[in-house]
Amino acid sequence: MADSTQPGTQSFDSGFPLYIPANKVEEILKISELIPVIERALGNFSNRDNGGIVQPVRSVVPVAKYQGFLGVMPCFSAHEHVLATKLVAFYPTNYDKGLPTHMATLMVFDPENGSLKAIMDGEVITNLRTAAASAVATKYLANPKSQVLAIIGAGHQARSHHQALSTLFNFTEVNIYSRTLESAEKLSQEIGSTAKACSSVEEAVKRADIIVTVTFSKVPVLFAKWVKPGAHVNAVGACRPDWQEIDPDLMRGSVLYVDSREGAMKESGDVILSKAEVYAEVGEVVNGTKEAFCEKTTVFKSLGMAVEDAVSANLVLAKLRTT
Ligand SMILES: NC(=O)C1=CN([C@@H]2O[C@H](COP(=O)(O)OP(=O)(O)OC[C@H]3O[C@@H](n4cnc5c(N)ncnc54)[C@H](O)[C@@H]3O)[C@@H](O)[C@H]2O)C=CC1
Ligand SMILES: O=C([O-])C1=[NH+]CCC1
Repeated sequence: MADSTQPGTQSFDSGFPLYIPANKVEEILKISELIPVIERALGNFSNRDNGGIVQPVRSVVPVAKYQGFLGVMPCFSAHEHVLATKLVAFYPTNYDKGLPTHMATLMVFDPENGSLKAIMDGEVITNLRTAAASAVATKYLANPKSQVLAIIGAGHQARSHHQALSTLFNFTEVNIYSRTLESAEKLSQEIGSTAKACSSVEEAVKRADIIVTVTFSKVPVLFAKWVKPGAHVNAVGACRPDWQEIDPDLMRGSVLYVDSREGAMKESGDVILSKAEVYAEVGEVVNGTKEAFCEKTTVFKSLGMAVEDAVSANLVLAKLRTT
């Protein structure tokens, strides 16, 4: 039974919106439960009019004076009966100031009358649902016998991606490269004996079956010449039309999957600047309407979608109701 004296656990009938802080979201949201929910959401999204999802491409306000951005991400999912919006501020330069680079809040409304039901932390959800989306892509697009994982970047997404992908694969080797050897070593120690901090991207990726790029770089960090044929890449950073994380030759030379075609054409420098052709949305692969070329080199360009946040928030509320 929920304890109404604790923040994040007020009664659903109190008339006030629930407030659910990060520690509560973290306690409730389990990656293994989230992955199938995100898989369903990606499929529904790619069903377009039949999928019951209304989701405009994210609006982003650049705060050029402070090198930051504010993203607004609303979504209604008829199948999940959820109406929500995420507000996410991302300030890449905060990393070097020791401040969080992403600050996010979710508001969940009653779809029947528009009243505000809950306000919850969006940072944990952003970390987990992004990794869950990559896990869905990787499940379909990577060699099922994958054993070697490379992670480029050593922040929040690096950690959540290792957590999510480890639910699907038994990695014998996890190679980490980051801008500082210190941050790669810290993550490597957290992961344990299978992990190794590498001193170059090439060293980290050359044996990798699965590669995750989760940096704030604005220029390519992962080059085609280092990538093993048949590897799968989750390209998760570079969410602005003039930012890149992946070498254009790798973008053009791989089978390219995205979360949303509209989002990729508006926001992804990796897609726009390379002029690589998008083969499919991952949701189309989930729906069985497009092929999963797991024997070829594949790239999943992820930008993040509001529906992923909405269904994650819905899962948090559903689990809160039953505890
Ligand atoms: N596709 C999606 O749905 C989402 C994508 N992201 C993106 O994922 C990336 C990582 O996010 P977090 O792990 O939350 O950030 P974080 O701040 O926790 O970690 C950032 C990492 O990038 C590295 N880095 C920073 N500047 C760099 C540069 N110029 N070159 C190379 N590495 C650099 C840092 O050393 C750190 O390892 C960001 O680009 C972020 O915008 C984040 C949330 C959702
Ligand atoms: O989907 C998301 O929340 C974000 N994508 C890039 C920065 C934040």
